[in-house]
Amino acid sequence: MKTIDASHGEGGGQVVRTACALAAMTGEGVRLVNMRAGRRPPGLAAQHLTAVRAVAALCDAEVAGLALGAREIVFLPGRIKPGEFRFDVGTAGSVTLVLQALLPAALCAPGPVRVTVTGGTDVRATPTVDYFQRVFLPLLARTGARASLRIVRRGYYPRGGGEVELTIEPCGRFAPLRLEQAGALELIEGFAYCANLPGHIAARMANAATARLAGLRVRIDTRVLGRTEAFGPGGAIVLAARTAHALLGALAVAERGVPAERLGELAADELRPEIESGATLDVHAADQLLVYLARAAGPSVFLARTLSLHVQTVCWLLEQFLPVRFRSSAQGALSRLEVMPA
Ligand SMILES: Nc1ncnc2c1ncn2[C@@H]1O[C@H](COP(=O)(O)OP(=O)(O)OP(=O)(O)O)[C@@H](O)[C@H]1O
Repeated sequence: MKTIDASHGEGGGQVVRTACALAAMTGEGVRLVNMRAGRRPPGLAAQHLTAVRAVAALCDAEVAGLALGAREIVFLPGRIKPGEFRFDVGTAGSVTLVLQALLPAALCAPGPVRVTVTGGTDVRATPTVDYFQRVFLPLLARTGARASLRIVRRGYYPRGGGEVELTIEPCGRFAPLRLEQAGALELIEGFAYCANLPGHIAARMANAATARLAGLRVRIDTRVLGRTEAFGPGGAIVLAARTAHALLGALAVAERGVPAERLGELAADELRPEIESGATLDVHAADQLLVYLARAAGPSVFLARTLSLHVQTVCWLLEQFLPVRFRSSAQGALSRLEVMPA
């Protein structure tokens, strides 16, 4: 069993989620110490606890020390099994981060997995469900992984209560991604949504994003998503830029006191430098895809505006579990990362 100092690098929840996913995938037990040591409050919050429980249920793991606020756990995985699972974060903690923990292992199950997660669907500083569905999953599909997300109900702070259902097909080995250049910009799509707020909020977000990106001289196709049942007021906008070879995402989540127009502009201002830099993965997709690329059938490569601390930390963690090497270099103003599984 290995011991991982979960305060290394970025030192947040992602180290915990990824370490449990890797333990499940490799069958090797892990002791995680100093979990979220630098966060206030430190230790596991509801979202992290649910994520660990979800991976544990999927692989029949024994987990010692698992509790709210825990700073140390021991995770002893069993076999990954297919089937239907249901988890409830219990707060507005992000459902997609629970899926982030579960999905790498679920794709290694010997049969289909269907998982229902209840919690927050559009949470700041996390992938919103629309980013997950329209940016992350399509990128993951390029590795041959097949998973589809159904948004049953949206849920917002403080109650959460949103529900999503992820269906995952078994996947042999992941295909590598060779994202050497973005190529010409072809289309920008936008998806705006709001719940239990005046309907014009979503339209204003979408219109402001469109106006902000007009100078790029490309077709911009933004739309307001149909309303589903939702707990609490909230909303978000996701933008997805398609180039010949890349798909780049950006988002903004509604916040009390921030005008709808400003949210559309914030998302546009996130997306624009991704497009103009020539990146082939946006800064967030980069850290989210690494675990799959590290297990791919050959070397992968991508260009990112910057290798975030999340990326650097996940690379370090992957090296603790897998026979994989990483090589980073500068390509103009971009960072190029090669992922080389043994
Ligand atoms: N704007 C965004 N768009 C897409 N993904 C995002 C965005 N912001 C953050 N993420 C993703 O959300 C994840 C956040 O992980 P992180 O460990 O920081 O969160 P956490 O579990 O809430 O932990 P902590 O509270 O300890 O920081 C990362 O995978 C990151 O790429």
